[in-house]
Amino acid sequence: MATRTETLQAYIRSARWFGGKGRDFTVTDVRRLGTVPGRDDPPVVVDLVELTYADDGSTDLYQLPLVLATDPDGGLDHAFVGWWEDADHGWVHAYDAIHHRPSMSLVLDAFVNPDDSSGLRFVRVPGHDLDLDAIPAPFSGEQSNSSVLFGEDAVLKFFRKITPGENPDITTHQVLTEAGSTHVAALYGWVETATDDGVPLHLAMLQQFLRTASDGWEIALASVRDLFSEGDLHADEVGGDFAAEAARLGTALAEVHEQLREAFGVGSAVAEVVAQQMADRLQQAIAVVPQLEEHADRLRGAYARLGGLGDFPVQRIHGDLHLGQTLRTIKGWKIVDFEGEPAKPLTERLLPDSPWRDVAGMLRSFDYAPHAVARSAADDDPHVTSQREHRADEWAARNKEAFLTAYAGGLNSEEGVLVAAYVADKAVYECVYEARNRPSWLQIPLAAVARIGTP
Ligand SMILES: Nc1ncnc2c1ncn2[C@@H]1O[C@H](COP(=O)(O)OP(=O)(O)O)[C@@H](O)[C@H]1O
Ligand SMILES: O=P(O)(O)O[C@H]1O[C@H](CO)[C@@H](O[C@H]2O[C@H](CO)[C@@H](O)[C@H](O)[C@H]2O)[C@H](O)[C@H]1O
Repeated sequence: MATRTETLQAYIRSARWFGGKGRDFTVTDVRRLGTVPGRDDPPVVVDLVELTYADDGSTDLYQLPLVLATDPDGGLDHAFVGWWEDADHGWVHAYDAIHHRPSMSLVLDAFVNPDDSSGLRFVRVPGHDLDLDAIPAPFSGEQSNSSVLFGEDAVLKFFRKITPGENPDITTHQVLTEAGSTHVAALYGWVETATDDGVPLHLAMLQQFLRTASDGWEIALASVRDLFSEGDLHADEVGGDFAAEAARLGTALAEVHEQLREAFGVGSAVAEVVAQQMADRLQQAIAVVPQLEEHADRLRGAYARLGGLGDFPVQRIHGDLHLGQTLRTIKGWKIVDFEGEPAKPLTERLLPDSPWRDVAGMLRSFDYAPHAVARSAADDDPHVTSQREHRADEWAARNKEAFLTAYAGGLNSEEGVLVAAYVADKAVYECVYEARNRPSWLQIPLAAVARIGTP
């Protein structure tokens, strides 16, 4: 029979939220963080699993909310984690609690009836009456974390990979909620505990469910499809033109950045240091995507121009902004997921950064959307393909322009240099991301890299 360690290894390796895909690891520690208060049978526990990677000996921590049942539950087969002897509860059938409605209702209830002796601290932000009767349902999207919807009232996101210290998704939402931002889902609360040294471990975030939301990426794709179906028309002539939405997104981002500046303050970065970091990142990226080598000089040129700027302002930002992090509701655009780039260590994600990084993320997304549709709609007729590529560029240019104008008006020369460097840095990041996660999409950021610095 497999041990608990072997069972957990196999489970985590196949979980879609596991970020270390393809890397060999062993489970080197399992620690009980606490038990959700309010019910003992079956208990809902939160375990923290430490993984140690074989390649470099580094470790990661992953959170497992588990319901420990005495008997097997056939209705939960899809969420079965394993069968083992638990130190506190004896022989148990462990299931991922995210998929167990009564367990998720218990978690919601704990926000209203907290009990800190459970080892878990349920913190509630005043101003919203939670609907405790709402039916919980796991969110079905492809995610790096695990979210549960409570009817149309709230969303609870369990962070899977846990890094000791403040989670910017929670703290940024907290500040924007307190500032009355209309561009984020309001924060309703969070779950936390602490390490033995008193460092916080942020485990989950409860926030407003955005009822009427449509994903910005999907809306953009629909607009591009509309354009492609009208071969003779330009982007501004078809019904699905996205430019007015792109402009609203620019305005929304400017307002969010302004509120973040007011709440977290503004610092300053030394351009030379940032330029060197980008150059280092390029060097590491070339090791993963050797095709970047032929564009390296032009990329370095963009970083060198940035390096010549002296100091520039930095602040709390989103950090990984793209169309898939935006939601269109009847009350305007909302921005979600302020966790920053998933691959970066938390300490780096918390550092103030240039708002132009977020702008660059959106500009890259306006390039991705039409080229993603173009590649999925490749045609045998080379004229059709080249016509679509032309239209794709036109769509990207039109929406970038609308977004940028609404965000900043015209760009001065320093801003132009900043945007160009951050766009280059993001495209390099994307090449690595695609090579690791969606190799068939690698051509999209590579083509963008090939255009950088060319007249
Ligand atoms: N408050 C919300 N209301 C409705 N849908 C949301 C909300 N927050 C996120 N979503 C949807 O869930 C998806 C995943 O959320 P996200 O915060 O990006 O999770 P992850 O950190 O797992 O990537 C988003 O792309 C969005 O479509
Ligand atoms: O949403 P995440 O925080 O997990 O971000 C990662 O995955 C994104 C893909 O889902 C990736 O975004 C890239 O692809 C998008 C289209 O799927 C495109 O709109 C973005 O512009 C492009 O960067 C993101 O980079 C990565 O961090």
